[in-house]
Amino acid sequence: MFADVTSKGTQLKILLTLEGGQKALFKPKWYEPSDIIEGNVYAGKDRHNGEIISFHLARLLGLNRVPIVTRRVLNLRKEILPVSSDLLKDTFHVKDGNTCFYGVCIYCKKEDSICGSGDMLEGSISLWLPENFSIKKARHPWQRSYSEKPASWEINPDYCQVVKNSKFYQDEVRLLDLIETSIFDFLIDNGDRHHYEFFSSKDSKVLLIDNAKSFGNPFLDHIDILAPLYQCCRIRKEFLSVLVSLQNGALSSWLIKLLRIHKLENLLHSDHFEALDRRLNKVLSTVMVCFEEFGSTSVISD
Ligand SMILES: Nc1ncnc2c1ncn2[C@@H]1O[C@H](COP(=O)(O)OP(=O)(O)OP(=O)(O)O)[C@@H](O)[C@H]1O
Ligand SMILES: [Mn+2]
Repeated sequence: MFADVTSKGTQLKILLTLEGGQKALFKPKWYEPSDIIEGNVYAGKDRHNGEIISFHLARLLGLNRVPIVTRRVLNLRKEILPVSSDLLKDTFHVKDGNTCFYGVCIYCKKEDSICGSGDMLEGSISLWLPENFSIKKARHPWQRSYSEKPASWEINPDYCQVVKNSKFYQDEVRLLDLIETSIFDFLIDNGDRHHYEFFSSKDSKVLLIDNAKSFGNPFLDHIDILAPLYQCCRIRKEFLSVLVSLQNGALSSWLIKLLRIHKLENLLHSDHFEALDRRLNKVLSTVMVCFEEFGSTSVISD
């Protein structure tokens, strides 16, 4: 095994190369499931539990486009340090008897070290997609401005038309993918999908990579994450029927069943399970508003 930093992304992560050459991405646990993240929609550090739960939620919704993720507890001193690159190794230190490191990344600094409990550190681990799959990255058209200045989609109610007019979105398939993505992101409360990935092949779906800025505050719903849905008023028929079948509490109860199989149900606080059901209702209400305005046949994509 080999452990290294990665220049991809801005958050602290470890890129592992396992025996046999398979890569995997480790994101450390910064929070307890009961922690509530205050601030703007992209505030705080990564939520390793959000990364894991999102994988299973996506499966439940039939959006099988998240690289496989699970929970792992690593022994930093015995498993990681001996196989670390110099860059990563140089950031290791001991604080109050716990093994800590801060890695190399935009937001990586010693004051922001992550520490194990002793040597043991929990995190999420994602299976790295095969290197021979060429992955492309695109700017999300509903990207946030990350500043005081509002983004175009925030001030232009006809923004969907602007997107549709651009060459890249002439074919509605990609746009329908982004609308599904926005519903997924609204459910998990991820307001940080600034870019998205897809395979270079022409018919590739939008991939759902990086779901860690999720499940921040279970008592808040950021309705603007749904802008692609309410500005375009289009949704795939099959996806809508999945959503309808999961209303009235079915979403959380099936998700809990699914998580139990993997002994992961304690990774998410009950307030977040309730938030999922509440947000699903809001998604369906939004679709209803679209129906009233445009008629169901114009809204539903067959
Ligand atoms: N499982 C994976 N397989 C292949 N590539 C991946 C995988 N996970 C992440 N990547 C690549 O690494 C990049 C960084 O990962 P990720 O977005 O999770 O990190 P991040 O630090 O949270 O990034 P950001 O700061 O941009 O949100 C992704 O944009 C993607 O290109
Ligand atoms: Mn991220």
